Amino acid sequence: MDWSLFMEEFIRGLPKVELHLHIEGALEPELIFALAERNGMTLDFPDVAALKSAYAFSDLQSFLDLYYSNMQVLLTEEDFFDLTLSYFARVARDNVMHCELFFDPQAHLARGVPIATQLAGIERGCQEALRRFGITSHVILSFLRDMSEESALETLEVALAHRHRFIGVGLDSAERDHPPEKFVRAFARARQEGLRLVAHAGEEGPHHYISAALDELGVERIDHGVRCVESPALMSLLAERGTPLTVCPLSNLYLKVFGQMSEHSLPRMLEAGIKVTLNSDDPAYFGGYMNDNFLAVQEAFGFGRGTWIELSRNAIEASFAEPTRKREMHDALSRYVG
Ligand SMILES: Nc1ncnc2[nH]cnc12
Ligand SMILES: [Zn+2]
Repeated sequence: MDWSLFMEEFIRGLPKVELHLHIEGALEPELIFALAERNGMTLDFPDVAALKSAYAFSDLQSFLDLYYSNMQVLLTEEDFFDLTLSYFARVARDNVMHCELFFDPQAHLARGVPIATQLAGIERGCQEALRRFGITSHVILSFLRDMSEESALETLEVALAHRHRFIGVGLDSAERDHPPEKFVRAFARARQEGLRLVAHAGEEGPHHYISAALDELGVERIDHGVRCVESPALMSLLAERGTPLTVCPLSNLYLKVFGQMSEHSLPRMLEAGIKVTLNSDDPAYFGGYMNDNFLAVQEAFGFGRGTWIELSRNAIEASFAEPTRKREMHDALSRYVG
């Protein structure tokens, strides 16, 4: 068989772990219309095709505007359940074994949807995914960095009534001019509660936001982090500490962080020995799910089996999965690669 076809089959079948997925970013246009109809809402777009034609982004903010607008159809526990299960049903086909998904509680609280409703629907979707597909998961509560730290702290206090339903906190939304330092108290409070800590940094924002997320917030993983290549000292530090980066290649392309996939910093980060993982971010908006991301990378860089095995191991190790689940995933990977 042709080498590139062989590699494509190999990559499609790899057991996968997704560590950077906004569940609201898995809201497909068809589901937006179905939920709007169920909830008696009228959308700004006449049909799916018209909505899809608006999916052309110039930067992070232009995407976020549509993303927050579309998620207004999420009102009931059932809506969050349907969204969550639709994501898992889709990635079961990509051989995803484990996922750690973000949700943006402040965006839903703003239109009166209680955190209890959001979490109940997401949790039920996760449980059903385990039952139907054997996919394990954890939920990460993400603070919106373009809102105040007071709002993040209030949201966390409300969410702590459901402490057992999420494993950690993250930081997302518009990065420019919203440095990690703004959230020192919110992350300290989360740490006090034994929550795991991650943050988006160095996506659109400067590389020193990555250092600040590590030093000021004490995060364990950096989401994106692709601009670390602008600082050789930071790259060495990330490699030395073994800090995982959850990189989202198609997202970076769609939000114009890189002009073309061939310009992506992924090979430079791997070369530097950084623990990179590959993920989809907002798959309904950025041209696809896990396998689409993996194959777009392969088309640009033509990696060999060794690099794919390294990326897969990194994701298992960087996950917050229980040790026994990590062992199962390592075993599945070992059986697959032979
Ligand atoms: N790529 C991204 N960056 C920051 N915030 C987000 N929220 C959803 N997707 C995001
Ligand atoms: Zn993200």
